[in-house]
Amino acid sequence: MSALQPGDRDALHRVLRARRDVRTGFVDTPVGEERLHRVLAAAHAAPSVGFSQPWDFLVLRSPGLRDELATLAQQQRREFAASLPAARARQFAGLRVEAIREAPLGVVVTCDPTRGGRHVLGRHTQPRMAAHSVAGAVQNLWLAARAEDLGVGWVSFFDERVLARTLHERVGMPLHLEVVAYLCVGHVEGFADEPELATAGWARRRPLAWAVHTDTWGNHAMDPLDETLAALADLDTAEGEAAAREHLTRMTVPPGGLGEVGELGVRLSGLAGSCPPPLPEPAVVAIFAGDHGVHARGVTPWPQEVTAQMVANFLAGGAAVNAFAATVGAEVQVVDVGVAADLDPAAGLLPRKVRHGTRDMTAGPAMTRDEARAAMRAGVETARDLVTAGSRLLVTGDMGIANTTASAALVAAFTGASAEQVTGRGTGIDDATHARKTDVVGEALALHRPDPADPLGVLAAVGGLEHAGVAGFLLGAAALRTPVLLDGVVSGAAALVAAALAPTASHAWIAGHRSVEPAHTLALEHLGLAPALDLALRVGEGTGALLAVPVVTAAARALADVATFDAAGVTEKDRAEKDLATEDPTESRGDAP
Ligand SMILES: O=C(O)c1ccc[n+]([C@@H]2O[C@H](COP(=O)([O-])O)[C@@H](O)[C@H]2O)c1
Ligand SMILES: Cc1cc2nc[nH]c2cc1C
Repeated sequence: MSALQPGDRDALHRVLRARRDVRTGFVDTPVGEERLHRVLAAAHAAPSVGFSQPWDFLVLRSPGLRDELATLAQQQRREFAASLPAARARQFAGLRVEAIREAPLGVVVTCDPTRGGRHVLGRHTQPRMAAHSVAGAVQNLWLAARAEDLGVGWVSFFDERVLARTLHERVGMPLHLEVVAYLCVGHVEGFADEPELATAGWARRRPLAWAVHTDTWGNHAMDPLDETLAALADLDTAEGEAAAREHLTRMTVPPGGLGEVGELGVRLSGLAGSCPPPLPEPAVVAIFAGDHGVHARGVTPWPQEVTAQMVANFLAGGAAVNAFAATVGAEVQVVDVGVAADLDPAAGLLPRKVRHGTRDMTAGPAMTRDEARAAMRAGVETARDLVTAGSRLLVTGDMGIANTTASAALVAAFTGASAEQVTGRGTGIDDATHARKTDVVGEALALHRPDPADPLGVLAAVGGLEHAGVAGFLLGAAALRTPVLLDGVVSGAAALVAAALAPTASHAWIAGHRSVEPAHTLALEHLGLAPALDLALRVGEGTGALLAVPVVTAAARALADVATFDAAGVTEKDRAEKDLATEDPTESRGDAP
């Protein structure tokens, strides 16, 4: 009866792959009644909680009402645009989000939470199942529409209550209904091969393997950290670098005139594998936050609670990092990998806590190897999430009272420098505290004798959860060939760990600035990275790296925009010299006999 035919499976998968969310290219051709009926019948055949079929379909043809709804959507669009960081807002300005006027039909799909009475099987435990069932009906509609060559665009730029009230007033939609979807439906010029948002660079598709966990959470076909390290084994940058070096010689600047900015352009091109490289925007700063057991040793005058309090400040938009991010149009994200306090959920906070702060490194390892790996994985996954969400420049940040102590110990372990050489004044400490902090670093090094050939061991022994998070972030970004700007000493120390695990990853790293912490200078020297700025900052959070965002953007833009000598008709120095050498001296001399 309902047996499938040969070829059905392939046909179904073709339809699934060819389905698009369409917002452009609707045409006037009317949608035939029979065609529309088949599409709505497919929606009506969807599974539903307790077989309650909580949906209704309101088909809107009236251009007047659609015009009114389009105005509501435009208002929401303006509000969303105003909430975006500048670089994102520029990108958003070019995107279509609805085609309410252009599509000949609007189909409003509603959910009646009272459908089926009090005893709907399955809904008594999960009231949201009613709306979820309606979403299933929308998907059926979408696929059936694709099979009928009809485009569908699901518009969510509505305040649900305003939309429901407007539909109540205009067409009598009962007030107890929820609007699950407003769909623009109609014939279209064509269907794109890829989602419009992917083509526009707004977001990228995540590989399926990242989303599949087997038996235990996080058990993917390949561990994200191992997969990242494997991908980095053959990160080749030679081709893009060579193309950029060649292009630099043809640009209308004196040879070598762009100095370190030219070198940055070479790095970006190497990473991209082509010249010019893509513009590195939008940018996002990820502030990895964690606490430190070594705080108990009196290495800083600040109480440990300040870590959580500053995280709240970042999320409220009141910290230096927020001011600097706004200056360069970057987004701010906070990643809790190890704050001692439990943090409430908040927009912009990624809850990835591995443990509530590290242990005191002078009493034993700060973390287990598994904990260090878990925090690194959180960093890899943060990089993956931000890159697939459309960021093209990642920026490191950190927050953790006492983390300059752990940073100093890490830098000593990888560079061989002494406790005296690496220990700085952190947030600003007096001589007595500095002397104690130096002793503490020396004690930890003596206790663990960290072996730089065992980077994970070093990290677990004397590092912090935010160092591990940043290290994973640096590796994850590099594996996705996405540039990362490094902030201060915490990022420098984390980069030493990451470079020891995967030396090629440093192709993706740009030192944003040099902080006043002595260990930071040592780390940058060891990594062979020249800082873009040197402003005597010692805030952390990502502040120094953010200030370098325009330098990185300019490096990429120069390769794309600066005219070549040929194109601009500017005579090259070598050409001028050559011309001079070959010129007949008698010709140019007006006083020739
Ligand atoms: O970025 C730097 O180089 C830097 C230098 C000094 C201090 N910090 C910040 O200050 C905090 C750690 O300082 P301390 O003295 O408690 O170790 C931590 O939240 C860091 O982000 C950061
Ligand atoms: C106030 C304050 C702000 C910070 N930002 C990063 N680390 C910090 C440490 C303190 C103490």
